[in-house]
Amino acid sequence: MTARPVGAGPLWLIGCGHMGGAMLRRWIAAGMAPSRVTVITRGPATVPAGVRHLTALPLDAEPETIVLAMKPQQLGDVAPTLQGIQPALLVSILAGVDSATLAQRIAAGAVVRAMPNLPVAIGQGVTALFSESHDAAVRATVEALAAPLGHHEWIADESLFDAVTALAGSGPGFVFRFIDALARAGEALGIPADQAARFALATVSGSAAMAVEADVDPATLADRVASKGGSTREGLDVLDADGALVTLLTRTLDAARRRNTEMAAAARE
Ligand SMILES: NC(=O)C1=CN([C@@H]2O[C@H](COP(=O)(O)OP(=O)(O)OC[C@H]3O[C@@H](n4cnc5c(N)ncnc54)[C@H](OP(=O)(O)O)[C@@H]3O)[C@@H](O)[C@H]2O)C=CC1
Ligand SMILES: O=C(O)[C@@H]1CCC=N1
Repeated sequence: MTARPVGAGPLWLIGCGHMGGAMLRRWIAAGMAPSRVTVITRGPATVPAGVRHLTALPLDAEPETIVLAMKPQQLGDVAPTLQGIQPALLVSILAGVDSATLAQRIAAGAVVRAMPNLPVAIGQGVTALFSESHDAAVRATVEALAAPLGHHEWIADESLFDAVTALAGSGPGFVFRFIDALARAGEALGIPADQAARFALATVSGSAAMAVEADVDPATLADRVASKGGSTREGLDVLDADGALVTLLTRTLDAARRRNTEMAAAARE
C-alpha cells in the first residue's frame, strides 16, 4: 500500500483493557482530543470523558490510525472485521505478532510494533518501537503517541523484539514479583508481614530512583552498599554464586521470549 500522510486524525483503539486503557488515559491527559478517539471492544469499557466507545466498528470514514490492543490470540477475530479499511498507520502492541503478519492481515500505509509496559499508566513506562517504515512523518506520529507514556526507543532489528518484550514488556511483572519475594524473605526472618511489605517496596522504590539519578552503573552502586567484610557482601555472594541471579533471570526472560515466539507462530496460522 502507498503511504498516506499521518498526523492528528481519527484513531481507533481496538481493545481497552489493562494496557490499552492505561495508554489511552495518558494520551488524553497529555492533551489528545477525546473526540479523536473511538474505542472498540466486545463488551463494556471504561473510557475517559468525551471518548466514543462502541462494541462494533463504526461506519465512519476510515481512521487515520488503528491501535491494536487486544490479545494476540484475538487477531484472528479482529483482522477480518478490518477488511476494506486502510488506515495510514497501524500500531500493534500485540506481544509476539510480527510486522509481516500484521501487514499481511491488515492493509495499512505503515505498520509499527510498539511494546509498552504497565508503568505507562503513570507516565514512567518503557515503550519499544519497531517499523520497517522510515517515513519521518510515521515515526514522528508514533513518537508523539509514545512520549506521554515514558521512555521510548526504536529497535533496529525486529528479531530482537521478542527479547525486548520479555525484558521491558514483561519486566514489571518480574520486578513486582521481586518486591513481593523480598518482603516474604524478610517475613521468613521474623519481620511482621505488613512491615516487611512496606520496607521491601520503599527499598526497591528508593534504590530504583537512586540508580536513575546516579552517575555510576547499578553494579557499582551494589558494591557501595557492601562494606568490606560486612553483611551485604555475604548476601550478594548468595546472589552471585555461580551467577545464580543472572542465570535465574536469563531463564526467566528466555521463557517469556519463547512464549512470544509461540504466539507469533500461532498468529501466522
Ligand atoms: N498487560 C501488559 O502489561 C502488557 C500487555 N501488552 C499487550 O497488550 C495487549 C492487551 O493486553 P491487556 O491489556 O493486558 O489485556 P486485557 O485482557 O486487559 O484487555 C484486552 C482488551 O481487548 C478487548 N478485546 C478482546 N477481544 C476483542 C475483539 N475481538 N475486538 C475488540 N476488542 C477485543 C477486551 O475487551 P472485550 O473482552 O470486552 O472485548 C479488552 O478491552 C496484548 O496484546 C498484550 O500482548 C503489551 C505490553 C504489556
Ligand atoms: O504477558 C504478556 O503476554 C504481555 C506481553 C508483555 C507483557 N504482557
